[in-house]
Amino acid sequence: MGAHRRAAVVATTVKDLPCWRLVSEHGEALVARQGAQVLYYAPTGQPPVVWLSDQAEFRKGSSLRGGIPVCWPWFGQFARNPEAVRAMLAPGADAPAHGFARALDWRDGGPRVDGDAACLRLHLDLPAGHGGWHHAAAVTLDIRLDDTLTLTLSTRNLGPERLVLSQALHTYFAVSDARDVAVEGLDGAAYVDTLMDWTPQVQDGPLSIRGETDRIYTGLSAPMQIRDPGWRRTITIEAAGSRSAVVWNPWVDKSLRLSQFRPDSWRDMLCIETARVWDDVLELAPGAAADMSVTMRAESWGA
Ligand SMILES: O=P(O)(O)OC[C@H]1O[C@@H](O)[C@H](O)[C@@H](O)[C@@H]1O
Repeated sequence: MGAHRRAAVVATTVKDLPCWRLVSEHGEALVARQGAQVLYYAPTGQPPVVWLSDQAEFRKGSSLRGGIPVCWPWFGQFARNPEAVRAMLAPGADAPAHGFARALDWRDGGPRVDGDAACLRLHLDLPAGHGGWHHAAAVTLDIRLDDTLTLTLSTRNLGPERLVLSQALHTYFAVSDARDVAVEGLDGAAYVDTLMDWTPQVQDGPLSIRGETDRIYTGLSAPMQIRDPGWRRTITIEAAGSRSAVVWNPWVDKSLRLSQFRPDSWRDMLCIETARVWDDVLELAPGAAADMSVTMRAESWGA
């Protein structure tokens, strides 16, 4: 039984990708060096909290479908970013969706056990930027597994000019059925509906998934919750250093166009992405650094 399992971080390889398995008495997580992507997280005795597609391809150079891709230094379609973010990239340069960090190998900054927590730090060193993004920056992702899973993404501007970027910890949450869950903590929040021509809207009550959903919520300050009656549990999502979040479910038609995704996998997942996007992009003066973090905690409702 995992009840008194000592915390540990174990290096492993899954198909083409070097990974680490984080274990503790509270749960288990799998993290890939590529993209510093958390691939999976399950608390002891519970269904997964972080979902990974069973079609995920452990291939070098492309992000896996599921887990927690790190979107950096821009989120989503580059052309949809504010002008100040777009100005960071040379005209005509390759601009992959969700930025380049999710497909690069990060440097191992040391696995560590801290009491009952299993911890891993990964670095992305960009002394001269990457591709057409000519900016020096140091990026760190700290992953801590104890009775919660916490990710902290830190960016330091090492260059002589102001840095402006958008970013997200793009968490695919596992749910019993996306149609049955309620997302709480958004009531009254402003959002942009990217499927309704990016028009501004205001959330009324909890969010239920009733079709393809792709929204950017802004001005957030309270934790969000996924209430899941099928698995009789609540996942609490607490963000810091972020006031925006993206909620995404591809539903039926878009699922058919997604890579590494079964046609009906939209029922099994719901992305709630801790972000700095839209009117919440990150601006860093030369030498400055900023953290954005997310903590996820799953609580069963009991018998
Ligand atoms: O397929 P990708 O590049 O991983 O993106 C998945 C989704 O990521 C979400 O964050 C976006 O809001 C969606 O529009 C997008 O489809």
